[in-house]
Amino acid sequence: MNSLGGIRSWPASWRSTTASMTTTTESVRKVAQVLTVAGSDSGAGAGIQADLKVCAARGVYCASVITAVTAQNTRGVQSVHLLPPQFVSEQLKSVLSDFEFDVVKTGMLASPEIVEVLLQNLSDFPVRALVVDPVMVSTSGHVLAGSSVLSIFRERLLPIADIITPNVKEASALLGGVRIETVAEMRSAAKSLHEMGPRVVLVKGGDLPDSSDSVDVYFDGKEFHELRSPRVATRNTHGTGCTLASCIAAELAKGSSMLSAVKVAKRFVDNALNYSKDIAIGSGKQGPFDHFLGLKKDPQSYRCSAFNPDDLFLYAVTDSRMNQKWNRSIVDAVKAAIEGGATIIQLREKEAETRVFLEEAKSCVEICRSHGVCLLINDRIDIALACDADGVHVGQSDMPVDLVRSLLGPDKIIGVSCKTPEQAHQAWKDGADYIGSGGVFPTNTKANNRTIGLDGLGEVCKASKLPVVAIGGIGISNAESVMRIDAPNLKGVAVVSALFDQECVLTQTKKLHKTLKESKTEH
Ligand SMILES: Cc1ncc(COP(=O)(O)OP(=O)(O)O)c(N)n1
Ligand SMILES: Cc1ncsc1CCOP(=O)(O)O
Ligand SMILES: [Mg+2]
Repeated sequence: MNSLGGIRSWPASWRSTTASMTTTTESVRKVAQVLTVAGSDSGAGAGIQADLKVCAARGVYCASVITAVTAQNTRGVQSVHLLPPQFVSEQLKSVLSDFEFDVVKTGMLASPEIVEVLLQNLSDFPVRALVVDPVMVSTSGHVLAGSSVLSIFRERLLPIADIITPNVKEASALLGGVRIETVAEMRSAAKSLHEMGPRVVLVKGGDLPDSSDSVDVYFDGKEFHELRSPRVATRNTHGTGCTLASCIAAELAKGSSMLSAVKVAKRFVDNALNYSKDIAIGSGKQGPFDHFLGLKKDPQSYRCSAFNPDDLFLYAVTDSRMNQKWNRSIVDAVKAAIEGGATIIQLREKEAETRVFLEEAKSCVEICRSHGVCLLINDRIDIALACDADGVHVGQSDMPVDLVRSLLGPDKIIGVSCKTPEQAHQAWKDGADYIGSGGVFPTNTKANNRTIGLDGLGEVCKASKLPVVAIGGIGISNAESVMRIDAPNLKGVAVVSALFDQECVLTQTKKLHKTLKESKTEH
């Protein structure tokens, strides 16, 4: 902050420590921390609730001091209850004396007394940066902080802010009611507000009439930047202001420069608006949006249960060369395998072009989902993410399982190839769901692949807590010998040529399914 030692004086070493959240010698992880001082929105689209969600979505810890409680929904604000300044002060003291905040972000500060206690606490407990969102009127038009706060904002809060983020209405109010209806007027307002002392001014043009773009004007005292993005046509805009300011705070807390924090925050809001433009929450005019866009998918696409190891029973692995040879598409191959009784599918398309593979994978996801059969992608984490597959299968020279897990999240299936007990131990530690072990028998499908035999398969099974599927040279003639090995965690066989290097995939899958069923009842 200007007078309290703001981000301009961050030492370089502090920036990099925070930015990467590195591990210190005592193995203590420094986590970027934001404090939001704002009002509660019972509808959770804006205010404290939005701030907490944004920071969580951006990987930053956020503590909250509540200044007011609003009864609010998508129809508007029904009632506001200000908390006593003394109690706001107690909350501030409580967290400021304990945490090491990188950034304080303010939202609804509805009375001069509340601003006063904030200023007092910031002077008792200096923080590195202050983001001021001068909330005055809710998006539904309700006054959240009236003219009584204007003079303390202008004279004491703005001068210590590192950035202020008024919309055009708030900028106009702070400047005594000047007209702001064009980008040129926004620039001039930004300049006048900058003279009040904040290091940077961002005038948000979301409410500007007659503009197909959403234009925000950034001014740091020297340079102007017009930050433009296409306006998103949606009713779900409630909380955009709080979200933008909190996202700026979160990015600053991680060590970003101011301009890059603002650009990231604007992109975050645009993504969230786009992502949730047609969600329906509440019956009013202005709905909230989904802050966790990166984590969320179509709820229909969530697997409804955890990975079921019995799905490994008849594991069909596609092969582009075989499909070409028999003149069939991957989609037709997958359909036939499912119809024949395959219990899980893996797309192993080593030669496919990315764009073609992605389209085929999307079609296969649809087919598999409609049959309740999981679909995994071989090697290609990017394709799995892009088509929202149920998971991936990786080998020892592919991307490491722990990294795959961090990219795919907790609910995707990850299988890993293991030939040795050591690899099997590691697979468990790294968070794999199952092991593919082989080649059990010699195979022409995978070049230079060491055969481990039934003994090698048995050793991997014994060494692991994970379910195992056998692979390599397995077909109708030898599937029973595989299933006969004494290993309760051996759950099935994975096959390529026995199903797909065949004239009729459906017939061969049915036959193999029957053989496996019989071997199961016999043992
Ligand atoms: C079920 C199953 N098990 C093992 C493999 C082999 O994976 P990997 O070792 O990565 O070799 P490629 O398949 O990528 O050639 C598998 N695909 N599926
Ligand atoms: C991918 C793979 N990994 C180990 S063996 C193998 C190939 C299995 O193919 P097939 O079932 O045709 O022997
Ligand atoms: Mg691989």
